[in-house]
Amino acid sequence: MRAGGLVGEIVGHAKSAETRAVALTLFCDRVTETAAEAVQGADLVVLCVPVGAMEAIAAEIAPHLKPGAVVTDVGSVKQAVVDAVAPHLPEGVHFIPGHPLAGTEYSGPRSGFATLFQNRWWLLTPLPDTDAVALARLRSLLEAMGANVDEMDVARHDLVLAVVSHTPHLIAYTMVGVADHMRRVSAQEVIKYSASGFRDFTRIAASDPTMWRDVFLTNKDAVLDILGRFAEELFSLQRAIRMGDGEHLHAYFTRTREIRRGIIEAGQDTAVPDFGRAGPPSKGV
Ligand SMILES: NC(=O)c1ccc[n+]([C@@H]2O[C@H](COP(=O)([O-])OP(=O)(O)OC[C@H]3O[C@@H](n4cnc5c(N)ncnc54)[C@H](O)[C@@H]3O)[C@@H](O)[C@H]2O)c1
Ligand SMILES: O=C(O)C(=O)C[C@]1(C(=O)O)C=C[C@@H](O)C=C1
Repeated sequence: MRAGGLVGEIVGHAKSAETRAVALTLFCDRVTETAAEAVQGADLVVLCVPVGAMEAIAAEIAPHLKPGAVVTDVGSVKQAVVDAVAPHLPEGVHFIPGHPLAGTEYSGPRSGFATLFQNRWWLLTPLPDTDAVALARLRSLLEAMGANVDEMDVARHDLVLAVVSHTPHLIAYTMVGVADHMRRVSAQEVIKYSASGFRDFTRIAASDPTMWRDVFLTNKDAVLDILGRFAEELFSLQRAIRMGDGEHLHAYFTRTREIRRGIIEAGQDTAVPDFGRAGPPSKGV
């Protein structure tokens, strides 16, 4: 917002004085010691705390919100945030839950950068009574930041994110945990020979423990549903390996490769390598 000159004054609040000091040097015009002070007179309030901290913040800011203000959030789970925040907000304040599908394994004020949201999805999960004008204003601000905005039902969001983000994170955490427990493979070897697949897992598994604890505690049903399905698929592959069923494995991997190719063709992966004019290697590379 700062880089694009999209808003007037940016007022920030964070729990720690150190974070506030850094935010002031990087992107805030002003910081305040309490969240209540930060929201006074604000047209737009963006809640950027772990999902489990949303309720306390909502309760604190509620009496200080300006009538007509828009309150949104960036939490990775939406039903839990709606349940935590909506009951506290006064009549005349517009609550529009949101979730940018952009981020890294790093956290803290130094981890943000101006291009973070460019060409990334930003999902909004408006409620049945969400004001259309407030929604349109928020949408155009996010689009001006370079995001692609889509609207989605709250429950659908939580199920979709359990598939495309939450369960994959749990699997990465688990795989790194497995390597850690493998006494036969020394820690040194794991670090030294980390092939790129495992290296990507370790990056994901370095994500913030508080944030991810809250994601799993609050999107419990959807994650357990997807984990159940994951276990069934895993057992089918385990059985194919045990039985030497190469046909099953080949057919399975052919299907998953088509899914990846579909993602690339739809332009949904910005990290695709540029193979140059020769095009991608055709086979087996
Ligand atoms: N990191 C990502 O990849 C990513 C992407 C999309 C959405 N999100 C969501 O964004 C939110 C913030 O994540 P982040 O990565 O920006 O984390 P962050 O650690 O950079 O920022 C979180 C902030 O919340 C504050 N905080 C923590 N506990 C608090 C409490 N109990 N009361 C008041 N303040 C508290 C911290 O001081 C910190 O300033 C989370 O809800 C997360 O699910 C994160
Ligand atoms: O690349 C990463 O570090 C991320 O995992 C970011 C990621 C994701 O799953 O895509 C993580 C959680 C968020 O809610 C949104 C984005």
